[in-house]
Amino acid sequence: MLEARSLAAIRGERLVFRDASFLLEPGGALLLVGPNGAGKSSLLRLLAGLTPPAAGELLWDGENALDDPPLHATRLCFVGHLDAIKPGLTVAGNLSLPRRIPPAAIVAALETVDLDRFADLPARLLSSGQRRRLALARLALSPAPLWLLDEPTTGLDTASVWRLEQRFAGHRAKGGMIVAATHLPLDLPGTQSLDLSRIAA
Ligand SMILES: Nc1ncnc2c1ncn2[C@@H]1O[C@H](COP(=O)(O)OP(=O)(O)OP(=O)(O)O)[C@@H](O)[C@H]1O
Repeated sequence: MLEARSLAAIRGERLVFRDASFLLEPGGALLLVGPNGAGKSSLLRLLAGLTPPAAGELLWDGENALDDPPLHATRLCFVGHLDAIKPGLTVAGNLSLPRRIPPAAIVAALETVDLDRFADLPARLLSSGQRRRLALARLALSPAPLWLLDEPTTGLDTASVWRLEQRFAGHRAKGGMIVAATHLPLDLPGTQSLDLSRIAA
């Protein structure tokens, strides 16, 4: 269970939001919404333990989640809005980072985003939507219960959005949790949403 209690974020010198609170149970999903600059990416970074909160607490099963950053990192898979693709590596090679993964697992991960036929192509040749799909293929290789996703559907075609929604449903059915920042509608039944513009500082 992930619980945020009155989190606040400072970026640069500026307080971006304060009093961000939510409770996410296993199988739950939370959409972060709000206009550009409201702080959706900042909150995701904070939930990932990449930047410390200016105030408030983040709890995992009732314990301070950020006390042990390496442990917290094992709980989550973060797909940021910059896809972090290495253009000089092949599509398959990108999934072998930062650790070696068995080839069969890589093919299976690429199948989840319909990129398996491009496995040996240099990643620099992918379209922007295909690059996004490659970044999202990492979800299939991670056992982490918490998925943190920044604009996961940007640039995706309709079929890819549908496939991703199916994967979200499968992850939640196994007790996984999802926090996604988005400007686009996502079909996630029973989802909470947090409007960052309401808690902008
Ligand atoms: N590294 C940084 N240094 C200083 N300010 C930053 C930094 N990163 C973000 N900000 C500022 O923090 C605020 C929140 O940015 P953030 O990226 O979290 O918003 P967002 O809601 O995700 O926006 P968008 O919808 O455009 O992706 C913005 O005003 C932005 O200028």
